[in-house]
Amino acid sequence: MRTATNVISLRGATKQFGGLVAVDNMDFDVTEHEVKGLIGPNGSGKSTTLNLISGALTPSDGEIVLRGTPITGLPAKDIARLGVSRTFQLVRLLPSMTVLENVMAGAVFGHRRRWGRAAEQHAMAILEKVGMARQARAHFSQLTYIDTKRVELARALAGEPEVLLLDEWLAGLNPTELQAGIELIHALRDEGRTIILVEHVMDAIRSLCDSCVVMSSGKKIAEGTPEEVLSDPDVVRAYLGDEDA
Ligand SMILES: Nc1ncnc2c1ncn2[C@@H]1O[C@H](COP(=O)(O)OP(=O)(O)OP(=O)(O)O)[C@@H](O)[C@H]1O
Repeated sequence: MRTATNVISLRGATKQFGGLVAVDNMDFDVTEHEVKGLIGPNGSGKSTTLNLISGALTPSDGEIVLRGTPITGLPAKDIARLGVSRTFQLVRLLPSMTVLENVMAGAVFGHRRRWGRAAEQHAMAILEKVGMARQARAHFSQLTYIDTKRVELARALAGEPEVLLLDEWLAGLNPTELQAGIELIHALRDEGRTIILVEHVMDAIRSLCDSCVVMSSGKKIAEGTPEEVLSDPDVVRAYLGDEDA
């Protein structure tokens, strides 16, 4: 029997902010080609968990392993180089650069580095994939909201990451854009990419995720397929009173 290869593993990952334990002893594995959803009520520690994996924050305790290599506490740029790319809740693009230049920056500083012409050709191919090739020479200020999100996704993909972290990538989209956004992530899923996504849009969780980890007050309270976790009484209880319940 073939066993799935772990791309990312968290072992007892913990983050304290003063007296608050924002992430409390988290354990989970993400296997190759898996789309893993990280869900839970507001303030349950999802973004902090992504920040621990990407190196934006250093764990207070525990270990994070990328394909067998401990990455715990490494600087974010080193973790990106080793193969973890992410998008942010609030899009972070460089406004002085064109769409193409922003995506090229992802190719230059990512996992599989490319320079000059090779970076440009690769960036154009990724822009094509996310439906932004025609706006390659545009600046940030000229883009619609969903297009800024597409460009940020392209920047994250341009480094050819081993694992892609999406932090509420679908948040703020109108219903038509949401459909387009879900289709785009579906296409990445169909390419066999390994993805961890933090998301509040349950339709997206149901249609995109192989499995989900549910967090509440920093702790993992459930893990399984979207159907399993969303019918778990503990999960329903954790969400009660939350607008997404
Ligand atoms: N830099 C920080 N300093 C202090 N407390 C923080 C910091 N970042 C997050 N927190 C706190 O840690 C807890 C978890 O926050 P986090 O943003 O990870 O939750 P979340 O599940 O992503 O929430 P949301 O769904 O609202 O984005 C919250 O109580 C939050 O206020």
